[in-house]
Amino acid sequence: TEDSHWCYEIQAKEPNSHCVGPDQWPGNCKENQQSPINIVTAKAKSNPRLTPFIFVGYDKKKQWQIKNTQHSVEMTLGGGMCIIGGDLPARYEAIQLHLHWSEMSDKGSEHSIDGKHFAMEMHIVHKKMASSSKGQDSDKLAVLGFMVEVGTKTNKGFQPLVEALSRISKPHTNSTVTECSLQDMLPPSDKLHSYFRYQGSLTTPTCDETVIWTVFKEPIKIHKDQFLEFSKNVYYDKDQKLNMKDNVRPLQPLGKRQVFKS
Ligand SMILES: Nc1nc(-c2ccc(Cl)c(S(N)(=O)=O)c2)cs1
Ligand SMILES: [Zn+2]
Repeated sequence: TEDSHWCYEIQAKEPNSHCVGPDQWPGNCKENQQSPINIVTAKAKSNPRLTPFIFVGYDKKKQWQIKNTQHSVEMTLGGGMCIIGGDLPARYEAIQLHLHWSEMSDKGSEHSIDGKHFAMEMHIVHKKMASSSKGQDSDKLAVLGFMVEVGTKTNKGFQPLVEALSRISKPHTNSTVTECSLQDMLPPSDKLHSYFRYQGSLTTPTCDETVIWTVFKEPIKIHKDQFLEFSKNVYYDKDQKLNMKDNVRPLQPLGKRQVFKS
C-alpha cells in the first residue's frame, strides 16, 4: 500500500506523503555492511588481485528498453553482456543499468570519494552466473559504480538516453533508446584499470548485503545540459509535481570493513 512503500527523503518530507523515508527503510537496511559509503582513498588497501575487467558485449549497439521505475531511470540489459576478472569469484552477467542524481553538480552521487560527491552515479547491476562452486549469498550481485561529473563537452554516448527521458516522465512508463552501446557511455577503457572494491548492499530496500561493489576512479563526463535533462524531464509521481532528483541514499557507516583499491 502507499503507506508502506519506500521512498527517498525528498519524497518523505512532502506534506501528506505516506511513503517511508531512508531512516525507516525495511528489510536489511539497518544491518552493518550497508551501501553507499564514503571512500577514503588514503585508507584503501592496494590489492594486486584487482586486475582490469574484461567487458564482454559492452560494445554491442542495441535499442535498449528504458523505464521510469519511480525510483530511478533503468535500462534493461537482458543477456549477452558480462564481466570477467576484477577478482570476482565468477563471471557476472549485466541485468540492468540505472542512475542516481541531484540537480546540483556537487551532490547526486551515492558514494563519495574523499568526501566529494559527484553530480550523478551510474550503476550497472550484474548477477553471478551459474558456477560449480556453491557461493555464499554475499556475492550474488556485482555492481559497477561510475561517478558522473558535468562539464562543457557533450557526451555523444549519453545522448540516446538523454533524448529518451522525456518519453518516460511518468513513473512506470517505458520507452526505448535509439542505437547505443554501454561502451560509448563509459570512460575510455584504458582509464578503467583504477577502481575501489568493498563488500556492501543494495542502496535501495530491502538493502540485501549481497553486493560486491566496484567504484571506478575515472568519472564519466557529460554536458551540464545533458545532466539537467534528468531532473527536468523525469518525475517521481504520475501528477508530475515532484521532479525526480536526489534519489540518493544517505552514506552508511563503513564499520569493520576494509576498502581495497586496484
Ligand atoms: N526499484 C529499484 N531497484 C533498484 C536497484 C536494484 C538493484 C540494485 Cl543492486 C540497486 S543499487 N542502487 O544498489 O545498484 C538498485 C533501483 S530502483
Ligand atoms: Zn543504484
